Amino acid sequence: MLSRAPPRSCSGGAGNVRCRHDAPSRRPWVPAGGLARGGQRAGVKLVAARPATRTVVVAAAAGERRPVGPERVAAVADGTMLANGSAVAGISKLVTSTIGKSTNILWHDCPIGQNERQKLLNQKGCVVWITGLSGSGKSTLACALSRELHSRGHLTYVLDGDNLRHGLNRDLSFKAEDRVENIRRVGEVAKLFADAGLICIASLISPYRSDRSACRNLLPNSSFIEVFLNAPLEICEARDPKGLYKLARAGKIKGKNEKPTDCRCLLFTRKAYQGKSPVGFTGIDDPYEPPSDCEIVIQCNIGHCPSPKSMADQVVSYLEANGFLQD
Ligand SMILES: Nc1ncnc2c1ncn2[C@@H]1O[C@H](COP(=O)(O)OS(=O)(=O)O)[C@@H](OP(=O)(O)O)[C@H]1O
Ligand SMILES: Nc1ncnc2c1ncn2[C@@H]1O[C@H](COP(=O)(O)OP(=O)(O)O)[C@@H](O)[C@H]1O
Repeated sequence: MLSRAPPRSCSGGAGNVRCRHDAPSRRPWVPAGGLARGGQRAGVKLVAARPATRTVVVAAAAGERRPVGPERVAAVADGTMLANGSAVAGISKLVTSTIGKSTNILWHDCPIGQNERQKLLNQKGCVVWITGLSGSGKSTLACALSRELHSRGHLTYVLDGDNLRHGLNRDLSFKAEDRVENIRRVGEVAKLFADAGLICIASLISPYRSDRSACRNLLPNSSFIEVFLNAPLEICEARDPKGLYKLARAGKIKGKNEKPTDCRCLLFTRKAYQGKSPVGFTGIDDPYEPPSDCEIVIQCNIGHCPSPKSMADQVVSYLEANGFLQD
């Protein structure tokens, strides 16, 4: 199967997407057979390479919020680009890419893809990304939503920040750069689950807008559904189910990078304490940037907070209305 340029080789937001590759560009990049697959790819165009820098603009999708995905573009070694994964006659050598620290890597494709899996599951793969302060009810909503969808015959999987820090992200602390990496990894995992056809429910504080936006940009338009659990700090702090707000107010989280005061609560690895960046507690002495344009806001006020079931119903209604609960 022909190698295709994977999305991680690309950078840039809506519009042009730049990809690097190792092969010299001797010929102009040309679209072959158009980019449309079943007419769905209209608006995507290939544009010329810049051989001098070997930086190649792969594709531009008008009006899209994310980089153009690998399914749309295939590259061959002499600098000819073609679409739909089909090769130009006589050109057989494949381009390898450098992605991050990986050199000489190719994208391998399988005949059973997201469409086939979605048909099997009778749903559309997507990511429901729940963001909010600690104690706002993210995990509660994630579980209620998962239960509700499961009872309707839909396959879901919950990625919970706390839980992932027990395994995949156990090497990360709560200093800013580790939170960024935490969200990046979960975004990538969520993308895989959505590609698998599942309704992936990610529940993390995810305090920085730019990180959530980067996760959104990993997914096709509209299949990243950001849910802001807008519970004010007063409510979260009053709940304080893990006693972390109390610790934070007592100054026992910030500046305790070197020596943990309470390892049972803080889930920090010993290594993380050797980091230089300060660790604060979100909402107290670490920032939380609320979404400005998310799909769903669940409002929780003092004296009135919707029940977990009604929060879940709000999300289910959105999924239903937007066609995610059928293929
Ligand atoms: N310093 C600090 N700041 C915020 N949260 C902290 C901290 N230390 C530990 N915890 C606990 O870790 C849970 C948040 O993990 P996340 O992976 O969702 O955080 S983040 O998105 O990387 O900011 C969070 O869980 P939830 O309460 O479920 O949100 C906390 O219980
Ligand atoms: N809608 C709700 N109404 C009342 N209490 C809630 C609601 N959602 C969550 N809670 C309670 O708030 C606390 C924090 O909820 P949790 O789901 O653990 O939040 P988070 O995952 O955001 O830290 C828990 O004790 C939970 O029972």
